[in-house]
Amino acid sequence: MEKKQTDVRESHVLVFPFPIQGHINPMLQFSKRLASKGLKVTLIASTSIAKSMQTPQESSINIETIFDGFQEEKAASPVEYMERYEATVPQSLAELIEKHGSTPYPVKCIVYDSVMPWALDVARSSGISGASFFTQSCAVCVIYYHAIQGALKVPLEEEPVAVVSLPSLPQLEFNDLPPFVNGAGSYPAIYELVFGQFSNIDDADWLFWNTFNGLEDEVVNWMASKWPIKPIGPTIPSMFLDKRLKDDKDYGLSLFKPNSDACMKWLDSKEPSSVVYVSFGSLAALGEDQMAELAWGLKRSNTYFLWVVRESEKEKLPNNFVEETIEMGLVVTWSPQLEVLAHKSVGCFITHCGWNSTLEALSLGVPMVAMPQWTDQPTNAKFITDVWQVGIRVKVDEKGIVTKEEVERCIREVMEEDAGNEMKKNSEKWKKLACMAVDEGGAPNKNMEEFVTKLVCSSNGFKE
Ligand SMILES: O=c1ccn([C@@H]2O[C@H](COP(=O)(O)OP(=O)(O)O[C@H]3O[C@H](CO)[C@@H](O)[C@H](O)[C@H]3O)[C@@H](O)[C@H]2O)c(=O)[nH]1
Repeated sequence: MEKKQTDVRESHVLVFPFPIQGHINPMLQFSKRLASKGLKVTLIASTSIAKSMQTPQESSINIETIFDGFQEEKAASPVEYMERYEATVPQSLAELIEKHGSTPYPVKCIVYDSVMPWALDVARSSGISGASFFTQSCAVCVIYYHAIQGALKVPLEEEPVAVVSLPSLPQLEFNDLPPFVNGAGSYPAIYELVFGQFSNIDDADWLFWNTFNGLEDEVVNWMASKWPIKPIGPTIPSMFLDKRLKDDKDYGLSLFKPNSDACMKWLDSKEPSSVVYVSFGSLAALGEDQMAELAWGLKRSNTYFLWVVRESEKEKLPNNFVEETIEMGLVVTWSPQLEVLAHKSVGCFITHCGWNSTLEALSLGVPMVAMPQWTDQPTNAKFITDVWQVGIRVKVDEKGIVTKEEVERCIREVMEEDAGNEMKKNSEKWKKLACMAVDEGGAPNKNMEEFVTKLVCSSNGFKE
């Protein structure tokens, strides 16, 4: 027994998320769960985010920063960022692995973000194993896979309304599909990331997925018939679910500074289920027109609202909106989202349907108004409304805008009508399933224990 403990601690794993909040959060949570099993875990950050990074004072994991081609300066475009990032990081990563080779904790495995499949090549050249970590739903990834394989014929025509039937998925209309299946549009760099995820999926030693049993079983089973995928979600801090890790109360590495006290004090002053929480995650940028419609829709709903408008988006708020709604709303630049969703005053979440926000709302039992923007979000919205039945989706007008009347209608439906109560009831079911999933007997725990055992027993972390 004594020997095994020592061995576990000697097994060192690097966890390497792509440097954006929606990828850092799930991989950081995964790191904490691995560390709780005794492994030494180092989370890798990179220089372009180092300045804005708020890190916890104490943590069960180490954080190390590697050079990604940027220090102070910003890239002119996402394409330029990715080019420099991908030209620089492989070497920085190899050097980090080599550095640890001469310590008592040589690295045995790197768990890399699935959008950086080239990290597996670095792992191989360094003689260690590689695990790919998927931060989006299985359903979305299956759709991308079918598009790559040609089973989903693209580009799709919007008119007449196409209904797509793919194995293990519900019927999907044009607007339910991730827009990237129709091409890169104005986001060639992100398109490459999304489709690149499958380039060497057959070669990875492990495939971890942020999903959980019961949520999208058919599609998970379909995936599992092709690859040995390991669901490990939902990656929500333990104190919001199973409460087995006592100090795990928040994600712990934020690229934004939350207005925590202001949010929580304000929520404390409100009645149960009386507040609409509005957030579009860390990347989405609404157009100015859309921002105005959303703002006036919130006002028309006559409901309390807590709205996250990131610093970079604030100038799009209509003039005088904050002053005019001071009695009913609080606008902040970043919130402690988990605490907000867990607060009894919150009765509805207007969300862009990022996968983390979706899993958080499901895990905390909050009904949603789905207002998807891009990438995986339309498909998540389809599942939120039709499969899990925990929300409604806004309708866009002929100009692609969600009007203030529509915003008001959706809020009222969730907050005031029977349909909203039904969604609330359904939400409770998913909340229970999420708790069960992360419990000691759940699949994520077993999958992580299997990973730890194999890692400890092998000299270099390869499956044997
Ligand atoms: O005020 C806020 C707003 C957000 N969050 C957190 O930030 C994360 C945001 O993640 P997510 O909801 O997934 O949104 P994005 O930041 O937009 O994430 C990107 O990455 C996700 C995972 O790949 C994708 O599903 C999204 O579509 C993509 O935009 C969540 O954990 C939130 O709890 C806060 O803590 N405070």
